[in-house]
Amino acid sequence: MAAAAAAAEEEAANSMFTRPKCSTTTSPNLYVANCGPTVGLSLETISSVFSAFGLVTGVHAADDTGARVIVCFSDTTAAQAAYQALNGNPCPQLRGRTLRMRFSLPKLPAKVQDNDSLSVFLLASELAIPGIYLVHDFITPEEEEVLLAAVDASPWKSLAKRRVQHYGYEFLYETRNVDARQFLGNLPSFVSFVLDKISSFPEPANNKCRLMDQLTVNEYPSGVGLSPHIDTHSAFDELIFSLSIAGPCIMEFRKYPQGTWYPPGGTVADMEGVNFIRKAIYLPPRSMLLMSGEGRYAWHHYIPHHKVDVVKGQSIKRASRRVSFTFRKVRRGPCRCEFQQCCDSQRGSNVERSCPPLETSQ
Ligand SMILES: O=C(O)CCC(=O)C(=O)O
Ligand SMILES: [Fe+2]
Repeated sequence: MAAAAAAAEEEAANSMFTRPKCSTTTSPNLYVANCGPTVGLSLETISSVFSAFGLVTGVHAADDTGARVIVCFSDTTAAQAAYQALNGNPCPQLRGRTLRMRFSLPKLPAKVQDNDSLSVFLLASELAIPGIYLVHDFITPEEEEVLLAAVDASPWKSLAKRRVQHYGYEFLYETRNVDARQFLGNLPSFVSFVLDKISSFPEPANNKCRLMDQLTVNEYPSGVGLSPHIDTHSAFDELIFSLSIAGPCIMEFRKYPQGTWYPPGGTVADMEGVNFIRKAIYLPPRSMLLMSGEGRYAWHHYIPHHKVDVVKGQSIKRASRRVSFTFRKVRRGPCRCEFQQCCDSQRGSNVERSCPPLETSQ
């Protein structure tokens, strides 16, 4: 399994830049966190503020959160000056935000991934990951239309590459968690019939709590995916339901060997050479995926950034958009799962340690 090639592909899909191996390396490019369109700072504004230090040749989204950018200067001296002046200090010209910065290097061209080596299954029983279930035709085409009309009548929040809506509790991309004290209100009535169906979902054991109180709606344009991640254990209870509508995609699951852990502040590039098990499943519109147990706690899930997915030898074009409804239950108290290697509650809550790489964030 070509772990390095896969890692290169997902990084390339999100950013053309990567963290230097050595923390003292400087470069003309700065990775700037806490800065970007989702925190009210346009790329033009950022460019003009950084221009005070030298010629800015480009400002790019660093990932799909919209809150981290790469500022490229024509030379290293200008980048160093900007770093000295702005790193860690509130910046009045940028709405007083405190920027977190480091130098960033252009990535080598990504290797072409051998997609053929990855079988995409149609059924969860073929995927055979404990705790992963898929129900086809969970809702009817008419119900799908109702859900689409409802979310299209509600305000979207734009991230760098996709749009989102949050209900119940806002999902905070910076910390990959929620503020459990900030209840936004009950889930909207247009999802009541989905919640009813969830309560009679065939698997897993019926005694697990299914009272979902957080909903994230994601809208992915064709070709846009989602970086590999495990939903933060301390943020959400075990069961995660994700309903696909409007268009299909494939979802890949990855399991790293026992003992693998993201190094503090590490990136996917740091993980190159670490082999992982890789399996994928096709998610057709109107299907409901349940992630529970090992599949929820110990496997990363990932939507490749493809315009076409190859499923059982057949090319399936992504639709102009896929919309997903992810239902979760906010966790009260620490996670006590048996997958400690992946559990931020049990390994410490340092975001840099417990999360996938900053530049390929969820
Ligand atoms: O779009 C999906 O089906 C998955 C979304 C997801 O993994 C998440 O919001 O954490
Ligand atoms: Fe997720």
